[in-house]
Amino acid sequence: MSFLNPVGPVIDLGVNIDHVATLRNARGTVYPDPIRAALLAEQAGADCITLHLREDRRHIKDADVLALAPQLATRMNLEAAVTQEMIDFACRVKPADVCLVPEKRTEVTTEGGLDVVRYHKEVEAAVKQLQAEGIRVSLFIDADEAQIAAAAAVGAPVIELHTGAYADAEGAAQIAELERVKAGVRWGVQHGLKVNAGHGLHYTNVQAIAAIPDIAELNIGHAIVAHSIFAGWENAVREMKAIMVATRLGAK
Ligand SMILES: CC(=O)[C@@H](O)[C@H](O)COP(=O)(O)O
Ligand SMILES: NCC(=O)COP(=O)(O)O
Repeated sequence: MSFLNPVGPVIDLGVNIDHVATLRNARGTVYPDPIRAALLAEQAGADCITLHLREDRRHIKDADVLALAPQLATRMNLEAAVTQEMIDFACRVKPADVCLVPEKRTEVTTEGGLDVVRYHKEVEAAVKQLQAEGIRVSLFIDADEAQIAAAAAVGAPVIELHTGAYADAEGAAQIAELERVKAGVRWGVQHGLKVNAGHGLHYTNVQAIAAIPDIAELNIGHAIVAHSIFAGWENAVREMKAIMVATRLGAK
């Protein structure tokens, strides 16, 4: 729940502004401005602003993060890879939240969750360094019992379940992926974690995820940016938030 949205907490929406920057960078212009998009998104109901500083800087740039940090009325959720460069940068910016994500340089988009089981030591060190600066750490992971247990073991208080497989699937396969997400939420809650979710969610697949009562926040970007071309930016944010809240209240 944010200062601008005192009616919560029902379910929070983190608006991801990465692809506003993608469009800007496509022509090397200064527009559309991701900072303006973030501030307008807050006015339209976003509970936080999510942005992913990729190692290849394909969309968000360091200057975007630095410019946005002091202007937000809600909070920043900075997504970053587990590299020393990214962790040091995040510690300088001190966003409210840092979400640690896996990154492959050649991927079109984030393909899977962070492997916390395999990279236990590295993730634990990153969590410690960020937490020493007062930053809340979230781990972007698959809805897998071992990964969720590892997230709790490294001391992260928050997980974000990767909903990409759910979003990409259809029919029976999608129902199976939804069940996987639901199980992940249960395991997260059992470990005392705040459970968020995101990736690939859009206006007609978000409902089943928003209806899961223990999910605290959904991070959504690409679909909102895409819909804003037809609906306008603030309307696109408002519509998504309204769907999420109506679904959650209806599911209660
Ligand atoms: C981690 C995540 O799901 C988002 O940050 C997403 O990765 C952003 O879009 P791209 O994957 O296209 O950079
Ligand atoms: N962490 C997921 C996110 O921020 C948004 O992903 P998408 O909606 O752009 O796929």
